[in-house]
Amino acid sequence: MTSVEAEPGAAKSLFGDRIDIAREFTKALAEQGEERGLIGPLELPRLWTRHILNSAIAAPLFHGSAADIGSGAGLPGLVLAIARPDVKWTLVEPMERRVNWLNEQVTELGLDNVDVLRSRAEDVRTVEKFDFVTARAVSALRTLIPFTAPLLRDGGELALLKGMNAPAEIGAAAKQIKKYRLSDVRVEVLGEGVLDETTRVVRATVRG
Ligand SMILES: C[S@@+](CC[C@H](N)C(=O)[O-])C[C@H]1O[C@@H](n2cnc3c(N)ncnc32)[C@H](O)[C@@H]1O
Repeated sequence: MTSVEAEPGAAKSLFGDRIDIAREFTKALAEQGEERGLIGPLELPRLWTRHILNSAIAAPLFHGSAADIGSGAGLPGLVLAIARPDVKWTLVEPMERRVNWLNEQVTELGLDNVDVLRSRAEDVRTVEKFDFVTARAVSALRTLIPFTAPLLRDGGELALLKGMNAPAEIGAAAKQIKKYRLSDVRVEVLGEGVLDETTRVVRATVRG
């Protein structure tokens, strides 16, 4: 069973006075996630440390409006929306049962800074483009860029949560980086000295 008491210092600094909301979300996901096909059984013991805290560590990167593409169980988007109530979040997810889960959680947790959009990223048509787009465990960078970069305003930023092979993914995406006018492409390691496991974020800015 997952422990929402692990790494208490880091958790408190990431969520502040919203830590109880983060714990409530984690408990709901731990209780229902496997049955509803949201999270694999092997992930349950490390739900808090590997999934919740490793999503929340990116919270300081965002401001204004942000979209999470392929939000699934709410990682990282719902966790970031808990940690950053001052940011307007749009969670984009095509699968109905995952969208139902996300909508339920938004209501249960009383989050008023989240819209859930049932859509594939490439079909999203919003009036206003986003300041930030994030995604986690959706696809390799070279396939992710073509459906995330067009959702950004000029000067907007990608902040994509990636694994250890982030530098190699950047190398393999050279064509897409050029085509979608991404600049300042870099990998940032978050959580060093704070979390047991660090998080890698590929960041880039879109120039019109
Ligand atoms: C492996 S899951 C990852 C979910 C979550 N981001 C996480 O880290 O646990 C990939 C998610 O991306 C969604 N997805 C796949 N293709 C997509 C697309 N074209 N646009 C938006 N979401 C997509 C899937 O429905 C699924 O929920």
